Amino acid sequence: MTTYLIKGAKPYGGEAADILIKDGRIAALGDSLEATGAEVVEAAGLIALPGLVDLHTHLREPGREDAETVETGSRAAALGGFTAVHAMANTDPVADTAGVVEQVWRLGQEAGLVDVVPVGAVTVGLKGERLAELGAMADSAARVRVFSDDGHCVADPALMRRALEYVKAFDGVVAQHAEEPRLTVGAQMHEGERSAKLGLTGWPAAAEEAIIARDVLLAEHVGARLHVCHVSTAGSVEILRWAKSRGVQVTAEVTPHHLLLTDACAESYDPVFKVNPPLRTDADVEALRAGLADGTIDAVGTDHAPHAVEDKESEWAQARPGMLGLEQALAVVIETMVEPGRLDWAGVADRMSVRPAAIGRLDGHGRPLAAGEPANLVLVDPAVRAAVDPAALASRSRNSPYAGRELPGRIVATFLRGTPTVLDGKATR
Ligand SMILES: NC(=O)N[C@@H](CC(=O)O)C(=O)O
Ligand SMILES: [Zn+2]
Ligand SMILES: [Zn+2]
Repeated sequence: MTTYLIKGAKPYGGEAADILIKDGRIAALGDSLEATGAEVVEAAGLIALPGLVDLHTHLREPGREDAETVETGSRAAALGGFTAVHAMANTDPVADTAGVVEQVWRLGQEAGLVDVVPVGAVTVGLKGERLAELGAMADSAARVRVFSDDGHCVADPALMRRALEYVKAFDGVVAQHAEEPRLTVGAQMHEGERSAKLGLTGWPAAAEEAIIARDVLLAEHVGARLHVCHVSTAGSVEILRWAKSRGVQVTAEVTPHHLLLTDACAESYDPVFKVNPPLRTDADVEALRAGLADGTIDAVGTDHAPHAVEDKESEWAQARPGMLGLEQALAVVIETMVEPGRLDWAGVADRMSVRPAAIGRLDGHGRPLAAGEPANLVLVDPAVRAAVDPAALASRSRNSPYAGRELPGRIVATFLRGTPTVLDGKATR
């Protein structure tokens, strides 16, 4: 294995230091390190952070390899500074058996760009009728700890309760896509003044908040871990704050797009802005930023949702919901949280690496930048601003909501257990 000497990077944005990477680990971190034979990475001005961890990625394999594969999504992740991603279960076939999660896990290891951690479905076929083989997925080579029917809500409260009880046995967590389906029939965008004006069926905030309120009560009652996917409303943040103050074991994530964009984007009728849950109001965006800053929201989860051109470039009502996120996630967090002074770099490391790794119970990720730790890390240049060019993305899909938008932060290098997956801003494989 090549030894790397990173010169003059700023760990967590602090004092510049050298980082020596050897045999997959951080061998030393300090001033003026030297190592004969090491490959030198000049990193003056760059911020060093632990490798990012995503709790919410759609890789589309098996089933929609035309939109994304484990390999192309892994490359997008590495280029975004990630060293681990949780692959959502809404594939075809659904990841609801040990066989499918082991296949996804193995494909991730073969691609070798990030650790692909499969999420297991909560119910068979995501149908919300009976529990999938949660224990077999947990015991499989994929060691599944996060279970989600994402794309669908586990709407039946009795089934949700049983899932929460079941995953306690192996320290798992149920990640809920909080959407009361009876309140979102035909929904196209956030329900409010703009949906009325545009004549599009609304997706009310209450459809999300009602499920979160119900689920935190269930999690409290059975003493289990609940995670809330893509929180999008101010009311949801309030409910989470209340639940945490009661000691409920609940965690939550916010997507980069919900931190930056609003329902005003729908006025273009460009389906690239159609997503579940929908883009909300300025007041919601503000509450989400505040919730992420004070830790009520634990993590940023990308909800990277690649879609093929024919599923996205159609009329708004026909288009699939979802947008890309992996390659611009850190950029959006810098723009919305770091530059306005709401989160420092240690805070970014906490919300994008430490806490998501802890929620997923991942070994070797979300670890501090310190001697002896696994060398999972990212180097980012916060000074570079560039316009996003969808054609230049590594994802197989092109549905980026940031096309043409200037964003800060260039990912210069990513290391996975001491091996660079990105160097000079380019994927190494
Ligand atoms: N976010 C989305 O709009 N779409 C996701 C599903 C989901 O996250 O609910 C997808 O799989 O495309
Ligand atoms: Zn979802
Ligand atoms: Zn999703």
